[in-house]
Amino acid sequence: MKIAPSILSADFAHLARDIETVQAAGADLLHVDVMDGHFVPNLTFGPSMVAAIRPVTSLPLDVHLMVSDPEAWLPAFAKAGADKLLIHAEATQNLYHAVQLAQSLGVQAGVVVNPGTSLTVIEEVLPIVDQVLVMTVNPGFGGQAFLPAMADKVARLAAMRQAHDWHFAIEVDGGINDQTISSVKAAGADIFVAGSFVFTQGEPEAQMTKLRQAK
Ligand SMILES: O=C(CO)[C@@H](O)[C@H](O)COP(=O)(O)O
Ligand SMILES: [Co+2]
Repeated sequence: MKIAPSILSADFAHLARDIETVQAAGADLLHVDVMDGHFVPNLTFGPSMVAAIRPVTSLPLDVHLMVSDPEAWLPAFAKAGADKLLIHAEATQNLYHAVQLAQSLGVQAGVVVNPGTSLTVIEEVLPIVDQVLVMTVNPGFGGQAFLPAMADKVARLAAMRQAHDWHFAIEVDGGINDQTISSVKAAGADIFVAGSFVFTQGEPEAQMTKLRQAK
């Protein structure tokens, strides 16, 4: 299993310190929540934030694009140093093209589905994507409650992956803690994003250990 702390819940006044803390504590990736105030009702980081973080850490940057018109932003985030660009299926008219564009920029491409979006919407891109992010909350804010019904969605996606011998990673994001992680882990998720649980509910190292040890 891989743990991707979300810097949305870090202390923005001490961001480099918090990133170094989770890297030293064994984080596998760093999750960066980009919100444009249009696709979701919140505003966070742009490419310049990714560029600022890049020299601070050797962790892969897992950039979650909660933006309208993601194709327009892919080149800037790739240039800024993103390792993975995660594109919402709901945000583009041509998901296949957006995935191809991201990969042509030399980064890994992932697709994201909101809780209300069916897996059938992403079926045609599954053979070419590097990652699928199943949202386990409605996107826009940290600290929301996990939606238990999403575990079944992860299980169905993992079954499709196995049936077709596809190789994308399955990531879950939203409301992940040492209790809620169990159902999505059992369902086949590989990467677990956690924001508030890692940064605001205890020492990050101890919190990440709890996630790893959860049954
Ligand atoms: O994409 C999002 C929210 O839209 C997430 O990445 C959150 O940042 C996760 O925060 P927690 O639910 O773990 O507090
Ligand atoms: Co996210």
